[in-house]
Amino acid sequence: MTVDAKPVAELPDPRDFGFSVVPEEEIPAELVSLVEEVRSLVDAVAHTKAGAEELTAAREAVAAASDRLKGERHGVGTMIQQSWPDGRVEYGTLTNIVAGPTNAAAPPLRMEAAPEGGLRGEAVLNGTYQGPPGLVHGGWVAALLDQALGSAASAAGMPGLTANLDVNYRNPTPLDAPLEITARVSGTERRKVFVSGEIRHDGQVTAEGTALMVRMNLPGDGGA
Ligand SMILES: CCCCCCCCCC(=O)SCCNC(=O)CCNC(=O)[C@H](O)C(C)(C)COP(=O)(O)OP(=O)(O)OC[C@H]1O[C@@H](n2cnc3c(N)ncnc32)[C@H](O)[C@@H]1OP(=O)(O)O
Repeated sequence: MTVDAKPVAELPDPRDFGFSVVPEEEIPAELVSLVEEVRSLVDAVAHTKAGAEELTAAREAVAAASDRLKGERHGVGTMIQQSWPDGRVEYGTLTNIVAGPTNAAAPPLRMEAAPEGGLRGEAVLNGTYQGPPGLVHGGWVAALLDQALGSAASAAGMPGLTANLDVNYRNPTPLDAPLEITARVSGTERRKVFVSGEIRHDGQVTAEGTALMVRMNLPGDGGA
């Protein structure tokens, strides 16, 4: 395989492309705490057996909370800038459905440099990610892999979009259990970045994914 994709020396700053960027350290601790509480709320609502009176009271409380938050908003497309201990700077969308730190619907998944190369992350998906009884929905298994594979390309200096994603479901992926997600770049060809990754539970592979990421066209790279 030709290895001629050009990693960018420095990831492009989304501000240069007109995006708003929020450095992660500027997200208020109170918002992080609120997001955690809402995750817990979504799970509680999904599984409750409460009666009509409790449900009505809860709905009113949630509606009141929602009203309190209807002020100024971050626009769609707002990016988050995350800095890693190894000095790597990463950009993602603030409300990314898999990894967005302010998205209560995200597990969330965070990927860090793995000692063996590539990236590694952990996530626990609760019962609101259920497909078959007790198991993570296959679409969410694919979403975890897509995010991890995209992050691996980005961390290698080649941020891009998924052109193709293949998932093999080897074993059931359990809910409410620690999952390990690993991903790495396996090859490059022009702007094509080939990535592979796995989800494991208790050391056993539950799903494997491979993807083709097409590196974004950057100013000055001639589109190669
Ligand atoms: C820190 C940040 C972490 C971010 C993680 C994010 C993870 C989430 C990732 C996603 O979910 S991305 C969202 C889902 N993907 C999309 O919405 C992409 C939709 N598709 C597109 O926008 C375009 O088709 C795409 C950008 C993928 C490619 O368009 P381009 O015009 O830039 O590329 P072009 O068509 O010139 O193709 C470049 C090369 O890729 C090849 N290619 C493109 N699409 C392909 C495909 N589908 N299958 C196979 N090969 C493909 C194409 O043949 C060519 O190969 P060669 O170099 O050999 O000529």
